[in-house]
Amino acid sequence: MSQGVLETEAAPAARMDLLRFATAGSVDDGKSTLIGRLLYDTKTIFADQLEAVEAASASRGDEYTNLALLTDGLRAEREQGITIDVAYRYFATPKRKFIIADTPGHIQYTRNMVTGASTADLALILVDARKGLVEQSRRHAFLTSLLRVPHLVLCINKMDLVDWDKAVYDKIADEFTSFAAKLEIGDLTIIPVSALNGDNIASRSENSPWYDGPSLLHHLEHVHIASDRNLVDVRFPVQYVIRPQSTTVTDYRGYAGQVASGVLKPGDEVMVLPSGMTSTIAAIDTADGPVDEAFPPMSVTVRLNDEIDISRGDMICRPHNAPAVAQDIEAMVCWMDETAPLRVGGKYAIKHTTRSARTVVRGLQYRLDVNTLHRDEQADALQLNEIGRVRLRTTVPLLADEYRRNRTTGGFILVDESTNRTVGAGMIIEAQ
Ligand SMILES: Nc1nc2c(ncn2[C@@H]2O[C@H](COP(=O)(O)OP(=O)(O)OP(=O)(O)O)[C@@H](O)[C@H]2O)c(=O)[nH]1
Repeated sequence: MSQGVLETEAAPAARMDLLRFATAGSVDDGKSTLIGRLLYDTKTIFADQLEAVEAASASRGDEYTNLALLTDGLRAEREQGITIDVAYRYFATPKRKFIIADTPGHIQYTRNMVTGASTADLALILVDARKGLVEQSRRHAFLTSLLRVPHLVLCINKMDLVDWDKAVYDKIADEFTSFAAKLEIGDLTIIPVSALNGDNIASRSENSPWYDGPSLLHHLEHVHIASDRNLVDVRFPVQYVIRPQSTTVTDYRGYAGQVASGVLKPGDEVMVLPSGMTSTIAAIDTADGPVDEAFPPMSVTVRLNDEIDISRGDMICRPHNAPAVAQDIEAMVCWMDETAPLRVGGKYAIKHTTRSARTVVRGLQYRLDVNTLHRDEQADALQLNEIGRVRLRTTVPLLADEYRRNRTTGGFILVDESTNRTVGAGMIIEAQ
């Protein structure tokens, strides 16, 4: 990494104040209660909502204010009239803003977790201390690693029901740590909590003197995410071309989009794909005026010093650091369609950054059992929620990176052209 890159890293870090996290747990592990507790302890819920929850808890004969009712109530509100796979909730503390991707429903579909976690900085997996790790905990951990979520937190919940027994915590923590070691999980934190009573949620609890780690909220506030962003590889997928208008006096021509990775500055030499033409950046404009640099996830308009033919779906990068221009794609695909499975020979629309193309499934190398990690090489289809390694051929080249290096330019979705439904989510392993 060059000195220049190190210098530019400081700027994004200073402005980074948003953490996206996804929650996962099996039924009744206490996910709703935990989210309700976070909202309550950070004073995100309004007095009238709290009164309604208190009244509802009392009428159910609950001994405590049932914070799960709050989460479920918000969920119901959002679900009205539409099928929603993932509900997003917001809260903030003086340190950071948070977006929680909460996957509702009693069955934790892989599809939902893939949707919720694909853009997450952190995944929070819950287990019930009495039950320990279950099949779903392993599946959630695997998906976290597949989706390259940089940080993972395991909350061992309901510690009050096992008398805050350190031995129970240690056993689950050891088991999970050795399972996680087989996966590529960058950063793992394990926290004993009682979501119901608020222990180790917003502050450290006296009930766990043997635990010397952070409370959940403290960890969420301080976990270091600035360096998770790829600031090395410049990738700017062009979303709109702003052309000179005959009705205006200026001949402004710019390329609008969101920076996927890397840092762009006026004066930088750039290359445009797929044409391979080069130019230099004349200026970078934003809604608030010109800026000296642009980095993810900024939305900007880039102007170049040369007139080059650029269209939506093209990519601005650096001459010596370019993505593959590829029509043959190897990828892990999670199938999300309940009506028909993925099969070899199937044709779909593919959406990759700002580029759309059509694709055919050339091969299915194996289907992966997400619980055992076993590879079934005899499989000839992927059903709903199944994951497999797939070979695709696209009609036009994609400007693609490996997902492990770049979650934006390495990810794609498959769309059924007749219904326009998203039927699959993919993570590129190799593009050529
Ligand atoms: N004793 C104790 N009970 C808890 C704790 N956390 C949750 N519970 C209880 O466990 C039950 C399930 O909690 P929920 O929050 O509804 O579980 P969930 O995982 O969100 O379930 P769904 O989202 O509906 O699938 C409720 O009765 C909670 O009150 C805890 O830390 N201690």
